[in-house]
Amino acid sequence: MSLRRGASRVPRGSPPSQPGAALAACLGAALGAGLLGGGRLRGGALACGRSRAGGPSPVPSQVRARGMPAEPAEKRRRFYFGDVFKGGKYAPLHPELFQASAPRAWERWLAPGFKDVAAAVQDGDPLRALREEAPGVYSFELFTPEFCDLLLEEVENAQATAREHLERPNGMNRYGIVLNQLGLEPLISTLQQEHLRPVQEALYPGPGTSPDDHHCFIVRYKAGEDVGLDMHEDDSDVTVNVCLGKEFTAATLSFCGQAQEQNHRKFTTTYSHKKGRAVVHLGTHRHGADNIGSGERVNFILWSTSSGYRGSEAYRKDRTRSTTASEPDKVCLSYTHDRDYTQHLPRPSREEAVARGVMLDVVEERSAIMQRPVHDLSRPIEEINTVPSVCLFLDGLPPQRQHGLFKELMELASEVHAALGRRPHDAGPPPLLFFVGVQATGATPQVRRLCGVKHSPALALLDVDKEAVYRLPADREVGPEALQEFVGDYLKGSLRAHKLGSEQQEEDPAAAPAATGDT
Ligand SMILES: O=C(O)CCC(=O)C(=O)O
Ligand SMILES: [Fe+2]
Repeated sequence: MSLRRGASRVPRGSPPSQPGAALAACLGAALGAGLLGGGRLRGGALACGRSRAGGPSPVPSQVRARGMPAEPAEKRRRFYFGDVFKGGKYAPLHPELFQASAPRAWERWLAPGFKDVAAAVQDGDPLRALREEAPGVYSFELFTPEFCDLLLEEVENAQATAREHLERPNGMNRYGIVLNQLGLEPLISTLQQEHLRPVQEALYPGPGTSPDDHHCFIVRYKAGEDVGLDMHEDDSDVTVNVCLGKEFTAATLSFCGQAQEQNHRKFTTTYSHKKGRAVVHLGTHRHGADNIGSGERVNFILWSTSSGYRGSEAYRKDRTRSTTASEPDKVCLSYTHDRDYTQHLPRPSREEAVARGVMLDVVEERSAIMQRPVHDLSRPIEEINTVPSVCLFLDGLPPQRQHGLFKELMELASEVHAALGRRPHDAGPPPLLFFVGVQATGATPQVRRLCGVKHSPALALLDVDKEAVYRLPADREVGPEALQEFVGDYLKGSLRAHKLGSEQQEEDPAAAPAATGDT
């Protein structure tokens, strides 16, 4: 039985603690390196890096309040990089690509097979003309070989003559360009609205419905540059990926499951790219590019987004990555995104990682968080759901008392990790985690409820996987000896387990009540 039922899990998306709260600031400053800001919660999925490499993400359009001063339409786009062609900084090789916003312009460039797809979609029977590669992954002919060559030539011309104006497409791929930035946004918008929209609406109601923005770019793989792409999900609602050429071996695309499903790290299929053929999938579908054998592969990628879907509850749910107890398939592991990667596969060298688009800043930040002996309970790391966790509740106590107990916990945690053989650069979580709650905010009240403790200070050990909680009796004073003994007894197996969520009974009527805010 899976023990990770929704109700008993600690949400990763819990709100952060109140900024500027005096105690948090004071403890954070006193005890170094941002402990209290450290329980990083990445909202939902970690998507394949957004737009400008290393730069800030554009503000999603739905975040902009109504009534703000009107902006030019293009600036309201989610992914806006400017337009090098319109800015007079690019002389096109094939000007027809830049004048192609009329609906009929695409007719000569769409593969004959796409007519069958459009007809099947219109008949309400899309699967008649599509190939289902795996659940949720479909392929179909989209571009003629002539269009693939035309676009390839334009991209190569742009890279040769306007390189300095063009940015990398996302935080992972280093060698492509953003077609919208080059000046092809009108061409792509027509393709999206006139031709692809009915297909994605038929295949993916919800995420595929009413696409109203896009990020369209080129990716390129060859020896000495990017050779493949680490497993990831896209910051799109629907992705259309078309191979433009050139000659290459291997360089396949492997798919696993949907981020929000328990099986998201189970392999489903490997797709072999074919020039002009599109493979289409949801942004939440975990996928990665397998290393190229020889030659060069260039692909056209269209990330469509729908502000209606992004504003919905379904979007938030779909973007919450599921944790799973089942053994992952190795091909589905992501060095960028999976904390447990090195428990299953050897750590790649820096060069290997870079050549597969690994976001090393993400990996380093995660590893730094893991090095902290004690984590913030108001913003817990997601491992609180999978690793037994000592939780010390200090909310409502005077700052001096909090300081003292927190320091004791830090010392104990460091000692325990050293005794358990944890080395400074181990990437995975230690076998026992330590958390402190200094304010009744964020996830702290929920963890209190799971632990069944109401007083402060209180000490408990939560094991979500086993649906168990261990508690220091409420009449026992929390101090250095109690901390040591409690953790020691747990490690010896001599503590009595209670059911997760059960309340601590009658042990200490005199215990001080904790600060409230936990209802
Ligand atoms: O190389 C490919 O075919 C996939 C690229 C990709 O997944 C991406 O750029 O997000
Ligand atoms: Fe992708």
